[in-house]
Amino acid sequence: MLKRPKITVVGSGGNVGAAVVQWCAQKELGDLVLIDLKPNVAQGRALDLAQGGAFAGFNASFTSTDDSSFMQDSDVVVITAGVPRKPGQTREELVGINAGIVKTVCENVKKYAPNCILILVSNPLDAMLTVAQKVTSFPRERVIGMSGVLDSSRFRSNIARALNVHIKDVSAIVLGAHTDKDMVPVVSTATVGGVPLNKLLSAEQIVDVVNRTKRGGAELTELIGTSAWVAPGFGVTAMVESIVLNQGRILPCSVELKGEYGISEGACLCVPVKLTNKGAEKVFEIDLSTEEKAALKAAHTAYLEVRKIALSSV
Ligand SMILES: NC(=O)c1ccc[n+]([C@@H]2O[C@H](COP(=O)([O-])OP(=O)(O)OC[C@H]3O[C@@H](n4cnc5c(N)ncnc54)[C@H](O)[C@@H]3O)[C@@H](O)[C@H]2O)c1
Repeated sequence: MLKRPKITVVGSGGNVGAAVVQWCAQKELGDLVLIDLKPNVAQGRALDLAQGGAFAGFNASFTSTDDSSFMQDSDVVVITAGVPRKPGQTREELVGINAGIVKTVCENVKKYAPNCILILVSNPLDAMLTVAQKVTSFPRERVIGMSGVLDSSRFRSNIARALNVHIKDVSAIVLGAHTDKDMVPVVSTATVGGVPLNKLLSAEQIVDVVNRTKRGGAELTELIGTSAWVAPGFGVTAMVESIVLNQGRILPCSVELKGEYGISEGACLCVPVKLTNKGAEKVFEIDLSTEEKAALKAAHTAYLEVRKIALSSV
């Protein structure tokens, strides 16, 4: 008999986890397991969502618990467990506390779902990926970070707003580190309806769009008082969908680099990858401008600093 994909979200009592569960349920991507230290909250999120199914038109199956063994044999595990940043905080400042949380969760992933594809969301994202790899020993294809999907979505949205055009026609990606300072919005390949971005916006306008993108998460945190969850939830769901439906979408995701872009040392940064039911099946190297190459190098240096702290805390 054909089996529905089993998708576990650890941290699903929280904002991002609940958003992931919501969009995955709406798309009927599989059977959903909600795990959180606060099982009542996860249960409440599941109940609330199940009660919306009648009008939203989905009939998803939920299990909510604080018992990690319920992730047994999951096809995909999403980790959103961890503290979010507060206004004025950087993602990097969360490293000490979230490294410990990610380590604990990954020990359970290794024990109960050793063949799953793991999607990391907790921040600081790229360093958390390294912690997850170290704990699980999964190959790079199966440890993937959600960063570039969200940052690229923000980049596309800012371009669409600056030009007053439909976001669907905007093609633009963000690579590098998932930090305000070291993400790399790639201007050289950005187009709108096939027209290069630099034919549509002035140099000053492009700088403005790039800076707004880099500060996208911080801007939202200042406005809401905690980090965003709607767009992150959409981003994770796009990745889960591409994996469980074997869509083969090429999306910017954080993965371990093995010499691509001249970066080795097991560094995890965001690059374009093909997402299939094997996980990050292929990593693509694209041509970058001189400035973008330098920015990617700086992202690597910044990542190494945070990784050092992350690994020393686990
Ligand atoms: N990668 C990205 O683009 C991106 C975007 C947004 C948020 N984030 C990050 O995602 C994480 C979650 O953000 P949020 O807004 O949902 O936070 P939140 O506080 O709303 O939710 C976090 C949840 O994790 C749970 N939790 C903590 N430790 C756990 C453990 N050991 N096992 C199971 N559950 C545990 C908490 O009980 C809580 O319900 C944060 O680290 C945040 O910085 C990343």
